[in-house]
Amino acid sequence: MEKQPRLLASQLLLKNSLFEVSLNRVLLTWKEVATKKKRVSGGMHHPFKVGFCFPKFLRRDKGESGTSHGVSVSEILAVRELDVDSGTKDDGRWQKMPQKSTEAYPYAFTVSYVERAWQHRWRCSDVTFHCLEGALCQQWVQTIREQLTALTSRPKHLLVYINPYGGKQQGERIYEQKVAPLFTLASISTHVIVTEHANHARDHLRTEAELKKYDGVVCVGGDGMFSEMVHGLVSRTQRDNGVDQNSPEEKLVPCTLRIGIIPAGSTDCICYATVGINDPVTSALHIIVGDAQAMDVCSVHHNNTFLRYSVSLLGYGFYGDVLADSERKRWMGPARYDFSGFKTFLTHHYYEGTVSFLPATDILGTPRDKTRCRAGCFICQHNGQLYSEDAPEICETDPDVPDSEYKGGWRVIRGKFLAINAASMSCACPRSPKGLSPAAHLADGTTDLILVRKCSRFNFLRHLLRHTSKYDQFDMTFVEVHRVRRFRFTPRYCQSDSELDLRENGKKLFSQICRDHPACSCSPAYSSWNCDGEILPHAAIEVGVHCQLIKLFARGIEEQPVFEDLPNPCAV
Ligand SMILES: CCCCCCCCCCCCC/C=C/[C@@H](O)[C@H](COP(=O)(O)O)NC(=O)CCCCCCCCCCCCCCC
Ligand SMILES: Nc1ncnc2c1ncn2[C@@H]1O[C@H](COP(=O)(O)OP(=O)(O)O)[C@@H](O)[C@H]1O
Ligand SMILES: [Ca+2]
Repeated sequence: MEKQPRLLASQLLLKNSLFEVSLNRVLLTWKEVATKKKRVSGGMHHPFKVGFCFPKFLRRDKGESGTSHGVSVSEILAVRELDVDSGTKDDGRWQKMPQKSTEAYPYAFTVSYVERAWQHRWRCSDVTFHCLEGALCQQWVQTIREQLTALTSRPKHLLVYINPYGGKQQGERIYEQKVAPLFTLASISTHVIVTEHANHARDHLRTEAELKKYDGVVCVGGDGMFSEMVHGLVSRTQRDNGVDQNSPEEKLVPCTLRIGIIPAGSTDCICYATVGINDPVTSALHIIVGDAQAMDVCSVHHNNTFLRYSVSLLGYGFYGDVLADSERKRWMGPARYDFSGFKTFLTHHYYEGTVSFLPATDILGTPRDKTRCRAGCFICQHNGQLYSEDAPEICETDPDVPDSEYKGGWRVIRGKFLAINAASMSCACPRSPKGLSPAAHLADGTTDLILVRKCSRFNFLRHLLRHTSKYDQFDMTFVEVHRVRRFRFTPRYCQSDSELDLRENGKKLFSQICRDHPACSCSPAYSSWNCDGEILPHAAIEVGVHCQLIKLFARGIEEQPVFEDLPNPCAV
C-alpha cells in the first residue's frame, strides 16, 4: 500500500492513557504511547489490515509501544466535539468525563466508526479522544469532517418506505429505534413514508416521487417490499428513457439511484445474500458508508406482455405452491413458510411442461463451482464487462441427451418436474445459509436454472435437506442445473383464458385440471410461479436476465479476514 501523507498527528488522551493519534487520507490510527511504568512487550507485531476494522479481539495490536488500533476513513460514520462540562454538543447523549482528563485534557471529540462483529454484523462503535487545547480539538474535528465530506459516494438525502405489515409487523419500530438514530448521527436527512397499502411504494416511486432530491431509496420490509422498490425504480427509469418494457428482447436502462434494504420481512433473502446477515443496524451502516453492489434483474414476460421483474427466486412447482398456500396464512408471520412448506412437501405434486433455455457459455463460472460470489467478486466484474460489450452467444453442440434438443442455441427439455427454480443470486437466507444455488452470482448477467424432476418423496426430502448442510443439492440423478441468460417455460396443457382470469382475481382453484388433461387426477395441471414472493397467474413465461440493472447499498458478503495474511498497520 502506498504511504499516505499525514494530515494530523497528536498525542491525545484515551481512557486515561496517552495515545499517538494519526490521520491520513485513508486511515485513522491510535497507538498507545509507552510509559515508564508500563512493561514494554517484545517486538512482535500482530498483523492488522489497513482500511479494515476487525472485531475487537482482532483489532488490538500490542506492539512495542502498547495497544494500537486503526479505522478506515471510509468507515468513519461521524465525528463530534464534546462539551466536557455539559456532555455532548451534537446528539444530546451525556457522557461523563473521567476526573483525570477533565483536569489535564479538558477538550474532547468522539469518532463513531464501523466495527465488525460476529457473522457479518456491523456495529457502531465510539472512541473519545481528549485534547489539551480547544484549538487542537477543533482542528481534529474539522479535518475528519472534511475527510468525510470528500467521500462522494455517501448519501445525504434518502427516501424511506416502511411496510408496517411485513414480517413480524415490526418495520416502524425497527426503523425508529435502530436505524433513524444512525442516520441522524451521520447527518443524513430522510423523507419517511409509511405505506398504507400494497404497491403504495411502487406506485409512488414510479409516478410521484421527486427522485432528483435523493441520493437513494430505502425500504424497511421483506423481499416483497424490495420488489416494490425495484418495480417502481426500473419502470420509472424505462419510462423516462422511452424504453418499452413489454418487449422481451429490449435492453433495459440501468437505474442510477441505489436501493437500501432494512430487513424487516419474513425471508429477507436479498438482504442476507448481499450483506451476509439480515440485521437492520448492519444494513443501515452499509447505507451510511455509501456502499454499492450491482445486481442482475430478470424480466418476466407472457406473450410479449411484461409481467414482473425478479431479482432472487423464480420458482414453479414446489416454491410456487408453498407461496400460494402461505399467502392465506399471512397471520402466522414468517412461520407460514414452514407450515406451507411441510404441507406442500406432503402433497408432492409434479408438473409437466417444456423448459427451453439459452445457456451462458461465454462466461466465467458454473453453478457447480466451489467459489462463491463475495465482495468485489471477480466473476461478476469479468462477466459484467462481457455483457456490456455485447459479446455474441456461442452454443456448444448437442450432447446425447434423450429428452433434450438444441434449437438455434437454445436447449429444450421436456419432462415432469417437482420444481423449476431460477436463482439469479444464491438466495441464501436464514433457512438455508448457502442458498438455492450457492455458486450463483449477484451481478454476472445469468441465472441458475434448477430442474428437479419427478422423484420419490424420500429423494425430494434428501434434496431439500441438502440446502441446509454441506452436501451438494445438485449431485442427485433427478436434479440438473444450468447457468442461463434466458429461458422459457410452457406447461404441457395450455391455460384457458377463464382459468387465467380466476387466478388473476385471486380465486385460484387448487385442484383445477384442464379439461383435456388425461386420466391423472393426483397432480393439478399447473402450479404458479413464485416471483420473489409474489404469485404470477401465468404458467407460461419467458425470462431474460438484465445484467447489473440495479444497485444496492451493499458490498456483497465480505470474506472473513485471515489473521495471519494481513499487512501491518503500523507501516502506514
Ligand atoms: C427440510 C428443510 C428444507 C429447507 C429448504 C430451504 C430452502 C430455502 C430456500 C429459500 C429460497 C428463498 C428465496 C427467496 C424468496 C423470497 O423472495 C420469498 C418472499 O420473501 P418475503 O416473504 O420476505 O417477502 N420467500 C419465499 O418464497 C419463501 C420460500 C421459503 C420456502 C421455505 C420452504 C421450507 C420447506 C420446508 C419443507 C419441509 C419438509 C419437511 C418434511 C419432513
Ligand atoms: N401498508 C401495507 N399494507 C399491506 N400490504 C403492504 C403494505 N405495504 C407493503 N405491502 C405488501 O406486503 C407484502 C409483503 O411485504 P414484505 O415487506 O415483503 O413482508 P414479508 O417478508 O413478510 O412478506 C408485499 O407484497 C408488499 O407489497
Ligand atoms: Ca446472477
